[in-house]
Amino acid sequence: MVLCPVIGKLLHKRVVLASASPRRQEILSNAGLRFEVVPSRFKEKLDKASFATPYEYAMETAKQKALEVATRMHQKDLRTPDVVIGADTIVTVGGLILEKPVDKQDAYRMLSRLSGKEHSVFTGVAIVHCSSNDRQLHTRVSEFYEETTVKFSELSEELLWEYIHSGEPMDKAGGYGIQALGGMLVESVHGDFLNVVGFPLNHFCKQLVELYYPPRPEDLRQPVQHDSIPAVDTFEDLSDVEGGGSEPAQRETGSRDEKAEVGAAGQATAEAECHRTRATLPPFPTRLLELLDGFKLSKALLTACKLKVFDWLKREAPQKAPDIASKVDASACGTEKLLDVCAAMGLLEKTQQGYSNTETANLYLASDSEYSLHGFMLQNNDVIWNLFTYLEFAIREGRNQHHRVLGKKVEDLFQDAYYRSPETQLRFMQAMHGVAKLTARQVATAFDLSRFSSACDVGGCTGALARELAREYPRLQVTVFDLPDVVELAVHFQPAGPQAAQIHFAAGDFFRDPLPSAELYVLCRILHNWSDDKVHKLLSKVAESCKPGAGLLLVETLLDEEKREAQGGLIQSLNMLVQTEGRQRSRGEYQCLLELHGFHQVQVVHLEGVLDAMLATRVAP
Ligand SMILES: Cc1cn([C@@H]2O[C@H](COP(=O)(O)OP(=O)(O)OP(=O)(O)O)[C@@H](O)[C@H]2O)c(=O)[nH]c1=O
Repeated sequence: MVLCPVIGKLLHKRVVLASASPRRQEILSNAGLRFEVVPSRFKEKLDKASFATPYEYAMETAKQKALEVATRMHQKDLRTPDVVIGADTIVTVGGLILEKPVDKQDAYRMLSRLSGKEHSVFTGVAIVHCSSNDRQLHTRVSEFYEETTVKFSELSEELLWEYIHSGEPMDKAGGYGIQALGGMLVESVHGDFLNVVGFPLNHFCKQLVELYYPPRPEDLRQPVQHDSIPAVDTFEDLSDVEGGGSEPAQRETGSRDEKAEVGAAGQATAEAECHRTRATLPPFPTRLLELLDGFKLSKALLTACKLKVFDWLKREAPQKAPDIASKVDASACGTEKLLDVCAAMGLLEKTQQGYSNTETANLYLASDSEYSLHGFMLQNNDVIWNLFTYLEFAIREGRNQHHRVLGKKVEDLFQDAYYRSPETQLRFMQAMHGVAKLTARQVATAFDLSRFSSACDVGGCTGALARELAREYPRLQVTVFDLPDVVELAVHFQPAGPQAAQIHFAAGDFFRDPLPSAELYVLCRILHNWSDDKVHKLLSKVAESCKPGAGLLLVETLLDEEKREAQGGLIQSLNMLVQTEGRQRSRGEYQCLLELHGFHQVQVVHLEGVLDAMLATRVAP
């Protein structure tokens, strides 16, 4: 539902939010705006000293974020958006500008500065209208800012560190999130709350009114007192029955004072116009159609990986479609279409000279890159994709679908499905290796594990996490415990290095064989594969192997208790259904499981991306 009619002005336009902030996305989609999200690559490094005021800095940063996205999209043929929205939130205290903390110490410095004091939160917003003429991009920028003052209570050291360890401060200006745990630190707020969260929605609507309903001379003469966005209206088609055009006013925005006057008059015009417009059109289902197309985009990405397009382009670029087609042994017309979609998805750059990899493709999609996800892509293409084609059966039957894909009974998930041949096993291990490498550093550093001198990574596969643990804790000896076939192949994944002496592999089945002894057990993305019975079996084995004081590091994607919000976890839950015997669980469910098996003092840290890490201590039985 669209309460603010001026939002309707944007419904039929291609609107892009140039922001990775999930809060901004939520605020704007809750307001009924339909938009694509293209995070800006503009580095927030403007010289703060060169701005007379903090809000000028925030507005300029917002503008640069939006312009970077507009330019990038325009360069990618036919992708010029109509409107790009950029925003930047900063916190100011005692003349200092605070942005997102770079690490926990930085968060500590910021929050201790804010403790017991009042500070300002400024969000600068830029609305960039784009058009293209003779392949030239033309932009018109309208910008504004909003200020809110926030007062913090006195924060004790203990509360401060507990808050920092929750992980919440790290992606937030000033190191806090008023909308979540950080709300507990706040004594009072003066001004727009959503401005603190990251987007001043009210001011944004007023700005749109100024842009889309330029005042007529007679309106300017009427005294208009109230200071609100236009009256409530639902799904009104704001097509311009009586002139005015659907394009925004063709004037640059003036000073703040000028804008305020014109804005009030503009609102009156808007209300008048709302009463004049009568035709109704439901909002265009952009998001729905994007969801529908999602599987086609995934398949295009997976096919390009399978054909090793990104490997060829990493070796030599730019290259034209027919050259790549001959290298990947495919038709020129098909290859060109695939490459164009990859460019539209932001995986390739397309210029007159041909196609080249983007940084993302070089980093993650080429098979020889250090953090390559190529193996994971192949596992998705060759295995998971097929399983998902039977999603309907999985839902009806409540079980995985390997038997349908393989045409035979699958008793043992790993031996009969993933490890049924050396090729399928290697592909699975490569996939797990890529994913584990990507997240291993975060897992290894989520908690201070320095009190342990030995660890056992149960189901640790290629040893990617073991390696990071060894790097982080030089006196830690890590045993990777996995099936004999896995241990045999794992040696191929071991780079030489000083950590090699700290890592050992032990072969066995964690459901049947004794676990190697250790002070810390690690179960990283293991439990979600298994039914409740098997989870109990494994946890009781781990508990039996532990002395009091031993630790258990559990890493999973946690669902929220209501199973409503954690989209990554919910998709993973579906994934577990079609692929495994297990499911995702919530923090509460894991806490109960851990306590049932004698593990207490459970600490939880949310890691970047979708994973959560839990550390619990074994108490005396
Ligand atoms: C004070 C406060 C800030 N934030 C978030 O802090 C980020 C600011 O950083 P930014 O540079 O403006 O944005 P970003 O997250 O880097 O995204 P981008 O727009 O891509 O630069 C935004 O996320 C905001 O929500 C909250 O979620 N709650 C709060 O109480």
